[in-house]
Amino acid sequence: MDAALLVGIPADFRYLAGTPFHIVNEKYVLAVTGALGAVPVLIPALAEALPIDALLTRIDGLLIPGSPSNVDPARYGNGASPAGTLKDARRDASTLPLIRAALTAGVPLLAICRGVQELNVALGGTLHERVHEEEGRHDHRAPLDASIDVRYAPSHRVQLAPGGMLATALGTEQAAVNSVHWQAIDRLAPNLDVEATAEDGTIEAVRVADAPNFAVGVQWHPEYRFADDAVSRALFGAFAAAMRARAEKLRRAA
Ligand SMILES: N[C@@H](CCC(=O)NCCCC(=O)O)C(=O)O
Repeated sequence: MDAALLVGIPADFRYLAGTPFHIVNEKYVLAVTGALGAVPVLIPALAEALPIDALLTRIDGLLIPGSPSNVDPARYGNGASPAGTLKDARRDASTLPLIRAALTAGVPLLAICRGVQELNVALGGTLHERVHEEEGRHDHRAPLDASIDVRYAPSHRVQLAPGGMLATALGTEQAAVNSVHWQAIDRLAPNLDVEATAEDGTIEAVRVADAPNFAVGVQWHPEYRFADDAVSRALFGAFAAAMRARAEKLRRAA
């Protein structure tokens, strides 16, 4: 009987009514339990105090979730965000070193939306802060005044890189995906390979080329209604298989 996999989910740091909280959107928790069959372990945004090495020896994988907040542009050399932009310095200071350490340790990693943006920045890339204002780019935001089912409904197609890891794992070279983001990858980090693009050229999925294990980021939200979507199920299936294989290898070596 396989021991249950433990999957770390880094939290946002947020003040609610003036009180500090570490929070995770429930759909990521439900995807870890329902799509991965794993135990979610919420990782507080402790920044420099986060015991990264101790954590990585105890989890089988890392799911970096989305968030309405944005990576601080100072993290990739851009100027200050416009006033009122929601940022989360505690999350940035937690996830960026955590991502780099997880990749070095070979802990399987799936990064979603803000997570793929953090993956790119952690490895030396940059972001478009308002991709819908870039020449030739579409609007990748979701209608704010709509129901969650409308906001997370498939809204555009992506072309998966022919022969790429995702196209192979997902068994297709095209997919219809949802889109809930203002920002997107601008300059791709040196050792990231593009695994999917939108019709307007926006990078929609990447893989860490030299990672010793599964290390994928997607700009869309496979966690939303994953049970209804074959591509989401296949993506989570590939992530879970990588975690199980690594856990078994570590068990045999113990
Ligand atoms: N704020 C960034 C990242 C977008 C993102 O993660 N959206 C998801 C919102 C909430 C959720 O579903 O977790 C951007 O706008 O690009």
